[in-house]
Amino acid sequence: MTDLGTPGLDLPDHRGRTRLDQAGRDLTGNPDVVIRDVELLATAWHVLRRTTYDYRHRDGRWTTEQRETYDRGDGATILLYDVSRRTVLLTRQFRYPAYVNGHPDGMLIETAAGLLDDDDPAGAIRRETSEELGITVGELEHVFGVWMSPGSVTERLHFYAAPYTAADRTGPGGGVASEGEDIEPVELDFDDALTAIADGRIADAKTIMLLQWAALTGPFGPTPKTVTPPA
Ligand SMILES: Nc1nc2c(ncn2[C@@H]2O[C@H](COP(=O)(O)OP(=O)(O)O[C@H]3O[C@H](CO)[C@@H](O)[C@H](O)[C@@H]3O)[C@@H](O)[C@H]2O)c(=O)[nH]1
Ligand SMILES: [Mg+2]
Repeated sequence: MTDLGTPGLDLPDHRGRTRLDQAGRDLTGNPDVVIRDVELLATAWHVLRRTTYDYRHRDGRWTTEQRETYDRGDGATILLYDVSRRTVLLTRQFRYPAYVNGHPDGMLIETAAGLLDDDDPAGAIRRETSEELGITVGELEHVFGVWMSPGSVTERLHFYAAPYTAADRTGPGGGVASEGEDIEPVELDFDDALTAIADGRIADAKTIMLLQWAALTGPFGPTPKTVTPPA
């Protein structure tokens, strides 16, 4: 805060954002929730807020609650699969939050994923698939939209799946070097990927969800949907 104002509120923060304390103040969808106040606790790479609201319990009693929310926007992720070769194309990259919380080296195997930024979910996942895996995807299948950590993180993650072949490779992948990304494309046999869930080599929620979807009702399931490659 300065004499001239507060970055993220009435002054642009270092990412040009203002009015970050307005999110949620206009919520009216739930008659048992009345938003009272929104405080901006941190505006760094992403945004941390504390919201005070009145909440009517199931027995009719009203209490005042506070919840902190971490807002990094929404994201999208994709499982790329090749039914004929029975493979999936994943990423491997360093994830500091996992490293600091018990993962032995922080190198996580994941489906390609990224934040939407200013794109719609389908546009964002096409961009991320190209940046991270060097693959230009054709037809996309929307699988589900999920809140991954709804007690504290606002993010909704949009899940997609699409077939890939060697002919879809249009770039090197690897991520955006100027953003510090260093992403290794990893092709796994599908059955090995399922084994990797069981033995802990794959320990990322979105990746496990998409692999299990693929085994249950997706392309490797008992009645796989036929996906026609684009002409
Ligand atoms: N300097 C800096 N850079 C950051 C920070 N946080 C993220 N970045 C940069 O922003 C990039 C974001 O890359 P994306 O590909 O857009 O997102 P992601 O990290 O892969 O996130 C995806 O996966 C997450 C984990 O599963 C998901 O939570 C998220 O929804 C998204 O799908 C990172 O690679 C990194 O370069 C930060 O605190 N500081
Ligand atoms: Mg990413």
